[in-house]
Amino acid sequence: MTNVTNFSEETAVARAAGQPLLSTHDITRSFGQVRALAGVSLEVAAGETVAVMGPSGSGKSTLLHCLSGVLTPDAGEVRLAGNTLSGLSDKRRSHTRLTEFGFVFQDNQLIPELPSRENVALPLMLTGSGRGKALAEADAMLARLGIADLAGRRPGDMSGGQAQRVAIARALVGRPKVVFADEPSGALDQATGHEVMQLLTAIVGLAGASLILVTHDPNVAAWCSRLVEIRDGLVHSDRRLGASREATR
Ligand SMILES: Nc1ncnc2c1ncn2[C@@H]1O[C@H](COP(=O)(O)OP(=O)(O)OP(=O)(O)O)[C@@H](O)[C@H]1O
Repeated sequence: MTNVTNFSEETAVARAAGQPLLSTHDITRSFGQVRALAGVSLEVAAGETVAVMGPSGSGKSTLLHCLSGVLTPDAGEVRLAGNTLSGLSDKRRSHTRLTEFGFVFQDNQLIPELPSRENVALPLMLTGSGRGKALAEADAMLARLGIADLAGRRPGDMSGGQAQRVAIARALVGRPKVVFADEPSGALDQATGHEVMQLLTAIVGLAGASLILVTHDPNVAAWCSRLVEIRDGLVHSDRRLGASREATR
């Protein structure tokens, strides 16, 4: 079975040095006249779970995209384990995204034509793993999440909750340092959403990864140990969540 408890060497070094794993320093980002981020500085430690909340249009997605290297800031810097992320070429940033990060979206974004095990294996194949090895690791991850029975099912033949569990397997299969989640339970009913959040936070915790999660729902944010509130492109508040459910998982 895949050992998801192993940290990469860099993460372990960052953790030992008390360095943030992922950080932004005074990042700004505009779209035309719209200033989506107006100077955000944030530090996320290895293994930390951070919920990002804020009104619609406040800059949450733009922040998530800058942190994950999907977008580059206009000014300021994003660093991963002490190294610049925002300063990398597009090619190297894409490679870093594939090898160091996992993504969970509201609408799972699985490839409809592929069965679950191939969807889960895809990130590994994209970074050079052979098909057989990638499929074996996908099977192990599906088993780890208790959904081995879904291995042969295509997204259209599963419930929304099942497909989201497969999407979580895909996000974790490459042993990412950071998992980014954008409203991961937003398309699910409350009970299924609860189960999906339980699974996501448990597997992220076992993997020793950090979680950065954008949500409008305080009940979803409560699964994290820290809440960052964004308003008008700035950090409005940043606090520990005392009643984190991490303690009960
Ligand atoms: N690609 C884009 N082109 C033009 N404007 C954009 C683009 N992306 C974001 N914006 C603008 O930047 C601002 C911040 O958007 P962002 O999507 O980051 O907010 P958000 O807090 O995630 O919103 P929501 O909760 O509605 O998803 C908004 O005014 C938005 O219209």
